[in-house]
Parts: sequence; C-alpha cells; structure tokens
Amino acid sequence: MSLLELDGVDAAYGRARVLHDVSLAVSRGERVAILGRNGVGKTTVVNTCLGLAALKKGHVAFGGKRVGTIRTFSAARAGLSVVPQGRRIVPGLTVRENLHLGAAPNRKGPWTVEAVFGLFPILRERAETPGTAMSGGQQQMLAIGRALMANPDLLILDEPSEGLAPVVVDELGDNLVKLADAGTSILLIEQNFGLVRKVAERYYVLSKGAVVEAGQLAGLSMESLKKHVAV
Ligand SMILES: Nc1ncnc2c1ncn2[C@@H]1O[C@H](COP(=O)(O)OP(=O)(O)OP(=O)(O)O)[C@@H](O)[C@H]1O
Repeated sequence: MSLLELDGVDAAYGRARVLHDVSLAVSRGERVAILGRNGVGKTTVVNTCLGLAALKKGHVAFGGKRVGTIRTFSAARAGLSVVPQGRRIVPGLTVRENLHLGAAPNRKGPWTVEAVFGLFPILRERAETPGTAMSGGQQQMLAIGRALMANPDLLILDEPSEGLAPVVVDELGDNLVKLADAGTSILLIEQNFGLVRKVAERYYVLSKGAVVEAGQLAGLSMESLKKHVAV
C-alpha cells in the first residue's frame, strides 16, 4: 500500500498553476527520488502535501487516507517529516534545542536526542553550541536529526546536498541508506545525481510541473539524465 500518494494533482500559488496532473507514490520502506532542474516544481510537490501551495485538482493521500493536504502543523504528528531546502536551523537555539523542536509527543519510535547523537556524533560534541554556528554539512545533519525526532514513517528531503562538499554528500548518502534500512521511507528531491544513485530505488522526473518520466533507477538513461539533471 502507498504511504504517500498524489493522484492527478494540479497545484498553484495564487493564480499561477505550477503542477499539472502530477501522480506519484511512495510505498512503505521505499526510497524514491524526484529529479528535475531548477524551478520545475519539485518543492511545490512538498508544499502541496503540506497545504502551502493550493491543491486545485486531484488528491493527496497519506497512510491510505485521502487527506486533501496534510497540514504543516499536523504533518509530524501524522508521520511525515520534512527536511526543508536551506535547512532552516532556528537561530539563537542550540543544537540540542533545535533537535527538541522536531519532537512529536504522540509518535513512538527509536528516535530520541541520544539516538540522533548516535547517528551523527558531531552533534553530541556541539550539543550546547548554536545550531547556526556549525558548518553546512553539520547543519544538514541537524536538520535531518530534527526531522527524525518525530519518528516519521516518511522523511522528505528537499535538495539536502545543496552547498555541501562532495565528501559530505557521500556521507549523507550513507546515512540516508542506513535510515531506510532501519524502516524509514524516503522521498529525496535532488539535482545531484550521485546522491540519488546512492539512495533511491525508483525515480520521477519533473519538467515544467509535470511528471515526464518515471521508473526504476537502474533503467534511467544517460540521455534523460543529461536532459533533466546535472551530471
Ligand atoms: N510562493 C510562491 N509563490 C509564487 N510562485 C512560486 C512560489 N514558490 C515557487 N513559485 C514558482 O513555482 C515554480 C516552481 O518552483 P519550485 O520551488 O517548486 O521549483 P523547484 O523545482 O523546487 O526548484 P528549485 O530547485 O529552484 O527549488 C517556479 O516557477 C517558482 O518561481
């Protein structure tokens, strides 16, 4: 059964329609990527799920229930955590405090501050320092740790490789695979094909707000890649 499903979705900001008839699904335990160049509507897929872009047609379902949209304020409680583009670490709060912000009291599971420190030991070392004082890669770990604190069924990551050095991206890929192996479904929005290849089993390509290609990652041609993402 699909954990997240978008069926025939059109979405808009005001009068500007950005998504056109988008259908996609992520099943329990799956690792799925959305690929596409800048401005094609990748973030808008997430924004539509969260009610931040207006759903004009079609429906969104989460956990088998049609929800219209999963509202931002209730997403974590429903089992959906988002690592937003740009990380959005809260200034003025320590690493530990940023982690606590992600907790959803009703969600039971393995993720606690200690468990996040186990996955990303650097966060333990920096626990009492301001989150924004860390490097880009460390802030990305913090953003992922904060999202995990809600013990999500599905983790959506929006361009997590942005601004990171290749070696850090590689490490990020290893950690995402570990998370998936531990049972968290992953929807990875990315332009960095190296990271996608490491993490995802299945992909969708978005172009001008529509799904123009989908399939198993192993079947993605070099020609499509060059056309739709940076390689
Ligand atoms: N809040 C908004 N109001 C109006 N238009 C928006 C808003 N956010 C995004 N758009 C427009 O919607 C289109 C899709 O943007 P979106 O951010 O979903 O693309 P993206 O594929 O995630 O690109 P990027 O990788 O640059 O973030 C773009 O033309 C963008 O200018």
